[in-house]
Amino acid sequence: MRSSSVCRPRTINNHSHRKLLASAMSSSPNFSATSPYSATMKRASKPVTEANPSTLNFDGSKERVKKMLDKVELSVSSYDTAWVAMIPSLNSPERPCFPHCVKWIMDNQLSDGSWGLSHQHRFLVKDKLSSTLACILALKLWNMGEQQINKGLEFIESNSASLTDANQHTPIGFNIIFSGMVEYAKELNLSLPLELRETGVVLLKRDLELRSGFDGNLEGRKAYLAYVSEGIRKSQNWDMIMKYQRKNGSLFNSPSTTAAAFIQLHDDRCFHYLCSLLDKSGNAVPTTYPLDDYARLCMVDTLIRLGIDRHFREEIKFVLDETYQYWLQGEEDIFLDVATCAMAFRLLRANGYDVSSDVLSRFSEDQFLNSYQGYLRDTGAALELYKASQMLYPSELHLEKQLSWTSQFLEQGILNGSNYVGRLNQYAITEVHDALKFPQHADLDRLVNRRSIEHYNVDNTRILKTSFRCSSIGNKDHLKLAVEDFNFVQSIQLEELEYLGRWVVENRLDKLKFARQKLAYCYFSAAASMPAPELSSARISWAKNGVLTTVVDDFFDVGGTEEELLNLVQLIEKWDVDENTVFCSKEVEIIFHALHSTISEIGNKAFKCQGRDVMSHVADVWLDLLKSMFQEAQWTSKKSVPTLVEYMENAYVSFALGPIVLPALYFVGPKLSEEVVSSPEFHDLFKVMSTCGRLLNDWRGFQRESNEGKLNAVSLQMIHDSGDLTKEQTVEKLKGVIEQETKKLLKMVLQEKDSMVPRPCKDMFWKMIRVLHLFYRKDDGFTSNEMIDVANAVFGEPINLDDLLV
Ligand SMILES: C=C1CC[C@@H]2C(C)(C)CCC[C@@]2(C)[C@@H]1CC/C(C)=C/COP(=O)(O)OP(=O)(O)O
Repeated sequence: MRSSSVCRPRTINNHSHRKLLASAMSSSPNFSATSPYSATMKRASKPVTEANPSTLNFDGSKERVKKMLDKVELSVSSYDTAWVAMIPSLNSPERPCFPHCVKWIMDNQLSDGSWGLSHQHRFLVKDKLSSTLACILALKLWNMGEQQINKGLEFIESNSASLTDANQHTPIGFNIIFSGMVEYAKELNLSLPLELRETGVVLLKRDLELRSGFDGNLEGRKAYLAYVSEGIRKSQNWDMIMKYQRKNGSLFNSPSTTAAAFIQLHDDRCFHYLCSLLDKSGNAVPTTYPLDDYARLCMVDTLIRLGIDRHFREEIKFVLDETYQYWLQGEEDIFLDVATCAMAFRLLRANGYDVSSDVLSRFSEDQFLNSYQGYLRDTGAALELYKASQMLYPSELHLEKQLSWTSQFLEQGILNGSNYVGRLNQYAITEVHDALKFPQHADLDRLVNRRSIEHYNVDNTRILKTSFRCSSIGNKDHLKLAVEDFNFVQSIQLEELEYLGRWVVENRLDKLKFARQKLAYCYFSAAASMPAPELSSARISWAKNGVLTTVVDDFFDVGGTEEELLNLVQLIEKWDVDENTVFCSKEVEIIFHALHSTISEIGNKAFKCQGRDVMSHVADVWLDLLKSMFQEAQWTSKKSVPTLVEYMENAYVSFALGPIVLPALYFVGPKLSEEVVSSPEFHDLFKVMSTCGRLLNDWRGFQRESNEGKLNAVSLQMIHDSGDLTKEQTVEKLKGVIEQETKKLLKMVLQEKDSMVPRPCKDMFWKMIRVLHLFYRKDDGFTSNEMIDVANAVFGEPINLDDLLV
């Protein structure tokens, strides 16, 4: 595979990154444009280069990734192949049933005498010992490969210290299985070069494990002991373990358990599973099969998290369509595995498939703890449940409970050292940290992308009873594509930010001394939420309107007199102005011109994509905002106190999300008819989103606004409750409403039934909710400078692939 260089931003070096962000944050932007209006106005209003994603040179990675989605490739397992090789022929039990597996073992010993994955992790020596011993047993059983056996025994001898090394990763069931194999070796008259002390430790641990109680986890322990049956051998209750047989004939999709069961019971369906597996995989088997559903869902999830899913839309749709079919058919491979089931639920629900969360009610805390995964205290499974439970709709109480117990379980796991079944710990712990720190409703796509890229584990080794690799999980191609794409998108976004800086200056918005200069935040919220290059116009519209609403908000809050405010409202209402128009101040003139030109520009651009005139809608959205702000200013100046209901009816509009979100919807792709835009559904989406934003702002701004004598939902709620509740209780009450509204919006966005607003447009409402939760996470992040570091993840240094591969 040729390595390709990191795609650097086209125009801006690292130093300029910092300068650009700093100037966009500062109160007097230091952008390149000079004089306001006239000539330069034309340059600024020229849209930035529309990006063409196909100019990226992905160096064949894209094709390889597509293939991986189509075909899941699993590494072969010497350990499992050895157990299959140990099956005697039914007709002549002195010969192997699958001689080609024995031959495979003979041919696949590694140069150091061991069997197992090549290039293995240094903490997986126990795993190597286990695979090597299993292969030696298979050869000894059929009296073959004396030379290989001796070399294998040498490997065991020189690595036996690892058996007692606490730093070594312990494969699932290792103590039971290894001890069982040591006993089997004795029966085969094979003397193992192991010190008594070393085998003693393993045997002791095995005995403790077998004798220990089930600690309230009877079902989980039973399943675990059934899974490691090959290590229990004669003491196993073989008939009992057949209750775990799956429709495909296997036990736990595990070739080794299935082989061990077949040796004892000669069950036809076990035989059929093994034969059909060998038909597909040749002379050796993987350690778990099939893994397609899980692996493909993992890959879809990874592509989304890395921010490269837009290059694989068709393939992802195919995987999700198929998963949905399996979901409807009750497919075992989805429903019997907690992680697969939770991930399928999350990805299907997120992508508009109608899936009921009832399925997850099987994984209540009690049930989980009494399951196989619970017995192993499997962090990975709990993490998937935790992520799935964040997709909750209002009144899905079991998901709410699930969210609460899984987060506690994961936090405890971090404190006590998690057991991330199947994964090597250091990578997994970061994933749990990230998931707990960044709940999905307060996280933005681009932040997820950067974090996922920086924490991406290219080593795709996983471990069950033995280690394995899966081509679709943990892959350099994914990372390479993601880094190139991230830097490519960043270079486009930095150009857009520069362009917006010029636009601010040319519109003389920097001359309005009363106004907060928040271009970087406004653009950041757009860039981090909708990074796809083709959404440039949506980002620009969102950011410009964000800047303008901030200016107008400050004008109404502190900068303008009543006469000026009224003048501005009337001018926008009148719309057509000429050179004789009288502005009652320089400020009104600047604001009016900026609004007029921006609304006109957006209207003209939108006409091209929508094929109809939407200018008046955009102007109306602005007028609604101005009127609501005027109303608030009136309440303040007249010192009148509206009821909470009156306040909220106005305040959701005055929170200013109308001009930011609604015009941008015209640029995300689908046609939005007049009928859709004036539908109750459209209005509800806006109202729920804005109510949430308003309450978040009022909660976080309560102290400041009280000091300024401004009305606020918190103070009005306290008045409304006749002083029965303290400030803290009132805030708790409002937080409850915010949570509820957030869930409500998620449901409205995801549910396709009875919905006429196209999904890409509904997504924009959800994107804004995530921005709001992020900005108001600790305090009023929009007013404070707390968010600079967060913005840096998007606009700061590009990512260097080489740094990630060291
Ligand atoms: C309108 C705003 C500009 C865009 C901004 C982003 C960047 C999306 C981040 C979240 C906040 C926000 C939506 C921001 C909201 C600030 C704003 C003008 C609130 C209006 O309500 P008001 O009570 O007047 O607030 P304040 O007194 O100005 O704090």
